[in-house]
Amino acid sequence: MILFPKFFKSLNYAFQGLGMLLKENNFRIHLLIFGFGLLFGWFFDISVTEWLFVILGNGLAIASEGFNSAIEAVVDLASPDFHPLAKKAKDIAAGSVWITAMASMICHIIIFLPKIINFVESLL
Ligand SMILES: Nc1ncnc2c1ncn2[C@@H]1O[C@H](COP(=O)(O)OP(=O)(O)OP(=O)(O)O)[C@@H](O)[C@H]1O
Repeated sequence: MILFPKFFKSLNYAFQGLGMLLKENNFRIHLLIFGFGLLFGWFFDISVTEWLFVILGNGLAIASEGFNSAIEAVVDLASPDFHPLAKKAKDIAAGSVWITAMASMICHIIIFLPKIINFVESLL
């Protein structure tokens, strides 16, 4: 049986989580980068495939930042004092965010760099 009230309750909690993430500095930076991706995509009139990479690349980086924040909260709860495993969990989570951010950045470079070069050359 599908319970729609339960689904909407979960959705409400998810939006509460998004509200918490919006207060975080790193999350805001990812959103800003996404904003630039959308702006550049519109300006250079990129193809559907290129839009998919811009949206998926940023979505992956933004979502991994969220997972990172969730892991940090759980680690702080479980281990408020210094512990090598707490350090390991936080550092690996942060490192994983960097992997997604770098992958997204490479996608953006592949898509936008040739277009930026063409645009600059057209101005000269
Ligand atoms: N309980 C702990 N035990 C061991 N090392 C920790 C612990 N808490 C934090 N650290 C170390 O300090 C680093 C920074 O932790 P912190 O919780 O300040 O996260 P942050 O990356 O600054 O994120 P934010 O500013 O969003 O909280 C971690 O990556 C980890 O190396």
